[in-house]
Order: sequence, then C-alpha cells, then structure tokens
Amino acid sequence: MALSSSPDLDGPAAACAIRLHAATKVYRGGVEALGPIDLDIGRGEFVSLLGSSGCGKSTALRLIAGLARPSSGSVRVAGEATRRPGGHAIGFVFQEPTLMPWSSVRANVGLPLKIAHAPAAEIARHVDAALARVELSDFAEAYPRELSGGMKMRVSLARALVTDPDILLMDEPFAALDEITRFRLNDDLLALWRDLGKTILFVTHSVFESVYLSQRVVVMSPRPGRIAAEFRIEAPEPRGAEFRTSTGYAAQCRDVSRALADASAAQVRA
Ligand SMILES: Nc1ncnc2c1ncn2[C@@H]1O[C@H](COP(=O)(O)OP(=O)(O)OP(=O)(O)O)[C@@H](O)[C@H]1O
Repeated sequence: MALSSSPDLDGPAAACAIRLHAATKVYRGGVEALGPIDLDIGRGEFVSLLGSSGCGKSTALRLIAGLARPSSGSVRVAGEATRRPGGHAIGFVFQEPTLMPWSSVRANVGLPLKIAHAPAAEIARHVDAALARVELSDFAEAYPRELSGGMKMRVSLARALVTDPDILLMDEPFAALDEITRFRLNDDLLALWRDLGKTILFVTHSVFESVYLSQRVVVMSPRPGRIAAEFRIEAPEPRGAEFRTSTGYAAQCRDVSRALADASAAQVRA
C-alpha cells in the first residue's frame, strides 16, 4: 500500500499528474469497492470516469484526494502546489455545493484561505479573482439562499479554485442541475480548463456529458470498479454547440454507451 505526494512522479511519469497502480479499496465490513485499477492522468488532461451507480468512482476520487487510503497498490499525485497559503495540489468539487448558509458568497469562497490564516487583503484579492472567473462578481455579498442551483455550484467551483490547485477532482458536480444550466456550466468549465491548464478528473453517470467534456473517457465496470474501456475523444477545439449536434459526437456517445452497457452485462453474467 502506498499513498504519496511528491513534486514529480518518477521517470516517464513526469508528465503524469495522477498515477494509480494496482490500487484497490476494500471498506470496513468487506465491501470491495474498487480495483485493482491502473490509471495515469497526464498534467493538464481532462479525463472523465464514467460508470454506473456504486461502481467506485467516488472512491477513486477519495483515494486521489488523500481522503482515504488504498487497501493495496499505490496512488500518487504529482506536485505540492503551495503557491499561496492554503494552497493544495488538489481542489475538490462535490455533487452538493456544501455552502455555509449563514455566510456570504465571499466568505464561503474565502474559507480555505481563512483556515490557512492567509492575510485578509490576500484573501480578498484571491476571492475576487475566483468570483470573476465563475462570473459571480456581482453576488459576492449575497447569501446561498439567494442563489439558483447553478450559481451555488459556481460558488463551490470558485471555492475550489481559490487555492489555485493543479488538479481539480469533480464528483458529479452538475448532476442535480437542469439541462440548460448544465450545458452552460459544461461550456464554462471547458473555458476555465483551457485558460487555466488544470488537470481535471470528472466523475459522471452521463455518457453525453463525459464525451462532450473530456479528452479521454474511462469506462468503469460495476463493483468492484475496474477499468472496462477507454476512449480518446476526437473533437474540434474549442468545443461548443456545433460539436454537441455533430454526427462525430453522436457516434462517440454511441461507442461509449455500448462499452458501458457491455461492462454492466459482463458483470451480471460473472
Ligand atoms: N465508507 C464506506 N464504507 C463502506 N462501504 C462504502 C463506503 N463508501 C462507499 N462504500 C461502498 O462502496 C461502493 C462504491 O461506492 P462509491 O461511492 O465509490 O461509488 P460511485 O460509483 O461513486 O457511486 P455513485 O455514482 O452512486 O455516487 C458502494 O457499494 C458503496 O456502498
């Protein structure tokens, strides 16, 4: 078992931001949630983990974030981004925005820096930049109850960005949103990824979302989650409405969908 963070992963993995090697997770009580899986994610890559409910996607993110330890195998993350107080290699965006209802948007976004005892002026500067990035500058003094679901998720994203992480782990962040809001946030996330060059690992149930967003889609089999198939997504950049309605997009969604169905069927037969 190994879990480590180092400025660079060894050898040819130097261009690699995340490396899982034969990683497994067995929870207390004997639930075999994950693996073994091998997965390398390159610096600056946008990868989606796609799989049915309970296949271990969140478990994989938790191992990478260091919130849980692998039962065997290793999980390694490159970079110890301490460019600012409270800086982390990793930012985490959950399905629920998990905002403090009694605090303003500004206070919610600044929380990670406040916990790290960053000076007030520095917190204000980084919060303003993060809010501008998610187009919420006009809502800095608003409270979560005054915001729509999409806006709350933007606040959650700003809070993850405020420490300037190298890696963003996103666990079904848009699953609870209506389709129009989801599409808009998909486009905003792609713009953010292009501009900031972060490594993004995105968990979703949605074939359509995974193909639209990612450079690579990793299809997982049901519990214990293993990698059943991988697809490199071919798309013109920047992606937008034209890609969403293209035959190339439809064909890739069909292929990924088939692999997901095959993975589930294989498990049922096993
Ligand atoms: N702390 C825990 N203790 C015991 N079992 C757990 C724990 N966390 C998750 N599990 C089990 O491990 C399996 C994988 O869970 P996980 O949340 O990683 O799946 P998932 O693919 O993210 O699911 P979903 O898409 O529904 O969020 C599930 O069967 C779940 O019940």
